[in-house]
Amino acid sequence: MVQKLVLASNNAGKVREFQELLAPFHFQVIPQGELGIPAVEEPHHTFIENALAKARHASAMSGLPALADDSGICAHALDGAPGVYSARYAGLDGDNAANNQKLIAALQGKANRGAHYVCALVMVNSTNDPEPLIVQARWYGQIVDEPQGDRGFGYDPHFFIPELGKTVAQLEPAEKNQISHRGQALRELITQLQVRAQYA
Ligand SMILES: O=P(O)(O)OP(=O)(O)OP(=O)(O)OC[C@H]1O[C@@H](n2cnc3c(O)ncnc32)[C@H](O)[C@@H]1O
Ligand SMILES: [Mg+2]
Repeated sequence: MVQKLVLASNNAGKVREFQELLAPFHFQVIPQGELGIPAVEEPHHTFIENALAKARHASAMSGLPALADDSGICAHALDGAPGVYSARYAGLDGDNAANNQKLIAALQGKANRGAHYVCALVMVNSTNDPEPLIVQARWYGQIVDEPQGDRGFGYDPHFFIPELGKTVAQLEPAEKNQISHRGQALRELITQLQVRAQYA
């Protein structure tokens, strides 16, 4: 049976990646924008809490199960900034060019270029689901001054994976999904769903 699932995100890059990642599974993925569901406030200081707020909101508005992603990039020389504020680091929510520019400026003169992407995923069956599925995963790399590549989204042109010798924006979509913070988190979530289904 195909299960309807609202995707509680308005980020086109995320929506594309989830559609690719969820394609092998039995979900009819409905981005919340298609249902006219607006973005919700993200007032919390942890990725998990923001993801839970997004998932609950989308489920409340749609009456359907919902999946939410709260993610970001954490620079180690900046004590984890921009972190949970990655989307609005430069002020305006979703201004990728300004966010990237601010991150590169903040790292000038810093020797430690280590960073990680983090992705928190929350799936709820209903807005008051007492047992949401919750996972969090990380992807480690380096922040480079010069942008390279035109795939992916957000901070990808500046996020370099030493093992691959490429930025994430230079990876094929399938290659990114196989190793990314989002890909890792989603596979863990699917495993939890499969275990639950086994005992249903
Ligand atoms: O809240 P929604 O509607 O899902 O969309 P958003 O873009 O606001 O998403 P977040 O609040 O989770 O903020 C995530 C930020 O981190 C960036 N980010 C997250 N995952 C990324 C990835 O895989 N590649 C590049 N940037 C990423 C993204 O561009 C945003 O600036
Ligand atoms: Mg957001």
